[in-house]
Amino acid sequence: MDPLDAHLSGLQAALPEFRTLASATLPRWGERLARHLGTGGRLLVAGNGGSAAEAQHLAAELVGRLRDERQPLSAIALTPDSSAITAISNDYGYEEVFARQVRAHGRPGDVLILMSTSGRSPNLVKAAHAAREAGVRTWAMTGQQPNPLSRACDETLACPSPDSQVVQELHLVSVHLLCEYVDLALPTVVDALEEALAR
Ligand SMILES: O=C(CO)[C@@H](O)[C@H](O)[C@H](O)[C@H](O)COP(=O)(O)O
Repeated sequence: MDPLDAHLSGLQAALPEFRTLASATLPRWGERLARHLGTGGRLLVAGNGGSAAEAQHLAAELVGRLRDERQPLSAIALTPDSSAITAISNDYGYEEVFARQVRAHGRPGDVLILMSTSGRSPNLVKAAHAAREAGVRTWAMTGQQPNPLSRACDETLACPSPDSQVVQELHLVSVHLLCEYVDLALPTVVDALEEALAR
């Protein structure tokens, strides 16, 4: 089959189930994230390769903005600091590269999003364990379940495709939707906070 037809067929095949899973997950995550980030909390996010780019994309949308003007929100991608990444990998091994940053930056109640097509990257599984020890909530975006990352995290959005490229594309859709749901819930959070402070 032509690559265009094959790729779009794979994407199309995954969409109905993705819609069901995403609608059960992303509005809830967006609302919780708005409550946490809107009251001074922090999001950490990580992934390898293409998912590292998506982790940075998510952080950029939150620190900057998705569409409409709003306050900057605290989101840190654990992937772009080459000095930290090379030092931690060199001194502790690549499997520790995100776990150590989670221990450094994560505070109880924070959220860590881990993005993986296979759900099998050991450095992400270790980051999930470090987060749990630090009281940080863990959400995974993966490909098909079952997978070890999903088992290590509090909640998972498992994108239903056997093709890792399709999974990455659905992760990017999820990143944008998550930001849309954050933006939707944020005004209510900010109003409630201002009301409480005025009392
Ligand atoms: O972007 C791609 C493939 O589309 C690759 O760079 C891919 O992200 C890398 O092989 C990653 O190491 C895969 O890790 P993961 O998604 O299985 O956790």
